[in-house]
Amino acid sequence: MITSDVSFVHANHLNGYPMLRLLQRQSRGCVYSSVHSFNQQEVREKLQAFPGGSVDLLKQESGIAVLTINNPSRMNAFTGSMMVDLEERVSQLEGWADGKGLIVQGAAGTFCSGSDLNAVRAISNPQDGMKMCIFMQDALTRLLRLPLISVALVEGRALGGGAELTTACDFRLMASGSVIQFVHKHMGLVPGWGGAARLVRIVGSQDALKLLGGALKVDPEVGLADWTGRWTSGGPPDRVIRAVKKVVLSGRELPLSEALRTEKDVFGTVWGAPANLRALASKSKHK
Ligand SMILES: CCCC(=O)SCCNC(=O)CCNC(=O)[C@H](O)C(C)(C)COP(=O)(O)OP(=O)(O)OC[C@H]1O[C@@H](n2cnc3c(N)ncnc32)[C@H](O)[C@@H]1OP(=O)(O)O
Repeated sequence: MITSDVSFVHANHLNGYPMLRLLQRQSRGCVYSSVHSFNQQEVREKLQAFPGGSVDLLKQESGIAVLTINNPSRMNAFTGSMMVDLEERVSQLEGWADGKGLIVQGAAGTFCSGSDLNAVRAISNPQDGMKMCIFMQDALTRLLRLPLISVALVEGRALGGGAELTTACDFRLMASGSVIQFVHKHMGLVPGWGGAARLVRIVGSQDALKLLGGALKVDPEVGLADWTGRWTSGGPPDRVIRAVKKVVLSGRELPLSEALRTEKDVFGTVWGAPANLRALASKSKHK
């Protein structure tokens, strides 16, 4: 049986893990592996049987990485090998100590048209579908938990799994004329890559019902798309950005008392640290 990864957090807490360490641990490695009988390697091999396209990662010196969904001849649909690529790129980002931001985009002027329907057809039995679903839930949960501030840059269409991918980022920026649409209903499906759970947390259950039940095109008024402000240029050092992400993540995923403890622990890592001391020194009026 598949249960929420939240139960994983609580089970470990009962065993006495400090929360900060737990969140750090949780943001690396497979979300399902220790609790569920999910063999990631076996699924990876199955998915590799559906090749085509790539997911490319460019880590820049600025600390901002760009992740590109690249399969233009199929409107950037996810083939099986691209799902494996995605998981590998997320692992690389988990190990990137100097990062502070991530832009997720599609190649050639469109975002992503979801699962490759050729692969979907070939694995349309429930067992294989569930395995693919767990694999993608794991990869996208870990993407959302990266200690980087992430933005889905949506140009053109983000459909089905492509719409789900946008919810695995902290923010969504939509170019004019672009579309985010959970078209699953038209395919006789519901989201399976964690997109429903994340959507409810972003827009609330009523708007999530409208977007999923009506397969509506996202109206910017609904609050799924955002304007991200100035976080990419200048601003505080990587370490502070990563700390910001950590307190927001704990606020979102942990019960209040545990989130407060995590916030205190993270606060302890930035208080009196070089960036804090530099900022204090620059406030000459308050010496
Ligand atoms: C849990 C995940 C669930 C899912 O993601 S289910 C998949 C949900 N996605 C969809 O249903 C989108 C299916 N595609 C479409 O509706 C249309 O192709 C789309 C994206 C609106 C674009 O329409 P048009 O601009 O008219 O272009 P087109 O249809 O000729 O497409 C250009 C080429 O791209 C291909 N393509 C687009 N989306 C694809 C997909 N998801 N899987 C496989 N191939 C796909 C399409 O077949 C066409 O290829 P070709 O030129 O005929 O060889």
